[in-house]
Amino acid sequence: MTYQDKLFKQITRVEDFAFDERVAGVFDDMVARSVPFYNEIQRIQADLIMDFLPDEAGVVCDLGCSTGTTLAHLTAHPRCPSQALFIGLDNSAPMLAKAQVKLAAQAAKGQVSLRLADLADLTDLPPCNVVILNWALQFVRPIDRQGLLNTVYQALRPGGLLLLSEKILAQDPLLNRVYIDHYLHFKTSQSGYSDTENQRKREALENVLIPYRLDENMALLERAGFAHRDTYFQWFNFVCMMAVKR
Ligand SMILES: Nc1ncnc2c1ncn2[C@@H]1O[C@H](C[S@+](CC[C@H]([NH3+])C(=O)[O-])CC(=O)[O-])[C@@H](O)[C@H]1O
Ligand SMILES: O=C(O)C(=O)Cc1ccccc1
Repeated sequence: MTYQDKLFKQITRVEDFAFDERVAGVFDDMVARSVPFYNEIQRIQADLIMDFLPDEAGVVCDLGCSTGTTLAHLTAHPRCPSQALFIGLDNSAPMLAKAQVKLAAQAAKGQVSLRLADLADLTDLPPCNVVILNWALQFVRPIDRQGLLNTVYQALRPGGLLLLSEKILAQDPLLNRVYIDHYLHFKTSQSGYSDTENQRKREALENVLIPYRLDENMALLERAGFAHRDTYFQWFNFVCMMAVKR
């Protein structure tokens, strides 16, 4: 098997992980090999999102859109309304450059727009029907997370959907170790990463990816105002949550 993501094979000095040119160049391979059931979750979400889009101009905002994979799934969905608009936000120019290539046709016809923005001080989300935060809130400084979710809540129309997918800490310290061990086993046995690569990436992510517990994420959603909140997918320390605005 030839893998694109060899970043942590090659480096010798571990630095803080960043979504830079090097990462953007291998990201689609990296994320599919590093997030368990990544592709399955994309499919589940696309079906779910279509239930929350009106036939006329619905709006979907993907926060931390990376290289546009989720937006590509949505615009290709057989039930995607022709008038729906898709907005991708990310603070990494290299990642958005990849998204621009991937979504060039959709952008050309005005279906997709991509915007460089920092989720940590996002104040101007347009009114929308769906907001997606897939594996992105965990990279936002904890002090800024409630403000972001409050902004999301205010932007959502009544009946609007938020999909929040996060790596989490287990409530129980012993089970947290079990989750981490199974995740590392997943990365070596299923994804072809070596123990050295996993250790180096873990060090690089240490101050960058800050996971909350599930109850802490749910409390953020409750404080933001979401009356309807639940999980719809979990694999050890990877959880998908949904919340609907009344
Ligand atoms: N403060 C910030 N402001 C804006 N963007 C940010 C910030 N911090 C991180 N990002 C962006 O959030 C994304 C996180 S990746 C999301 C995967 C995608 N959702 C997917 O479903 O394929 C998840 C992962 O790599 O595990 C990257 O594109 C960062 O540039
Ligand atoms: O948590 C980890 O160890 C990961 O590898 C998650 C991840 C996936 C893709 C980019 C950055 C972190």
